[in-house]
Amino acid sequence: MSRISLTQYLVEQQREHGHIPAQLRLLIEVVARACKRIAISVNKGALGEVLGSAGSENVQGEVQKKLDIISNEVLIEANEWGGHLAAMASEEMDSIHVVPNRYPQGEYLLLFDPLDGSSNIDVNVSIGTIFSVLRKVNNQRGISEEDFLQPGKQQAAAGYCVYGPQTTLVLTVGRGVAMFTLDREQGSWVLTAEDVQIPEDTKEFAINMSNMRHWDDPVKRYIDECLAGKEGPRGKDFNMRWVASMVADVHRILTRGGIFMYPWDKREPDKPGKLRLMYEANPMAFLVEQAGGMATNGRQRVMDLVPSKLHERVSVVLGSKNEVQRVTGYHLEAGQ
Ligand SMILES: O=P(O)(O)OC[C@H]1O[C@](O)(COP(=O)(O)O)[C@@H](O)[C@@H]1O
Ligand SMILES: [Mg+2]
Ligand SMILES: [Mg+2]
Repeated sequence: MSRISLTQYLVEQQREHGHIPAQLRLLIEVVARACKRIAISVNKGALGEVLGSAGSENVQGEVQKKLDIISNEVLIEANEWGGHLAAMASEEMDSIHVVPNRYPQGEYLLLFDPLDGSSNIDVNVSIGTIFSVLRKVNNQRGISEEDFLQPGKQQAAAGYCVYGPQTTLVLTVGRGVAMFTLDREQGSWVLTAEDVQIPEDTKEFAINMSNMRHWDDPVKRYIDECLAGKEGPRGKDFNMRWVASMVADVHRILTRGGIFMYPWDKREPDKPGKLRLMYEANPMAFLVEQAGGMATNGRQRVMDLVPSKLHERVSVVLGSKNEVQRVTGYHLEAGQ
């Protein structure tokens, strides 16, 4: 079997199909290289200085793990001098990082959750890196945070790398979804799945059930109906999975279908949700839609939302189309 590398795949997307410009191809290659370096740190575990807390907090008041900071640095350092970017934004940084003048400037903006699933680092469960690429729209002035506040439908590319039993990079440039598995001996990303499709129906849901008492009625109704199984209105038994790393939960859904929800809840009513629109929801929504699935905040398509701030939070319902439609319908019926 002939093996297609990430580079070959991207060159084909650029030269033969004209789907992406050279600058975007090179940018994605730099991100993929950074993910390889992060994978090496992840794999060191207790043998390296990578486990445990860093003793600091990010802008969202979350305690940072050492690996959150290491991954953030790896991504900044790798991308800074690549010449494809104007600026970067990260879950772990208060404000945007403009590419310094001493480096060549590019026309793209890169956003990332450098390490997703931080609570799973020390317990050796799958974690990942999520990224999103936007174009710099305004070229008349210097770069500012405002340039990043674009709806997800304007993403030029998005993807994630999951550091699990296998290290897998999942990518979309707006022409379907492709998966690449890291061949550690060769040090290369090998194309292992193309035209990924999420089944429209599913019998598997992912939600943090411990928050049940705080949910809104439409979410409660949907989960209650799933739990009622064969004897209930759905007439079938459902299974539940919750890894607590969005990358791993979404990876399962891209692989075998399912629905993932992190809804608004009553604990902090002013907070739209736990997950971040720009670093988590948008890139995952782009991938899921490209694989034939659907992603909403319970009412609207995630990728239509216009962010008003960089670290904006959002409620997320994504995965198999018919289930996401059902949950969204329940919200709309309830007038919420
Ligand atoms: O702790 P909970 O409620 O299970 O939340 C898990 C969710 O939080 C996240 O870990 C947030 O990501 P970070 O680790 O990047 O903060 C998601 O990946 C995951 O879906
Ligand atoms: Mg995250
Ligand atoms: Mg994170």
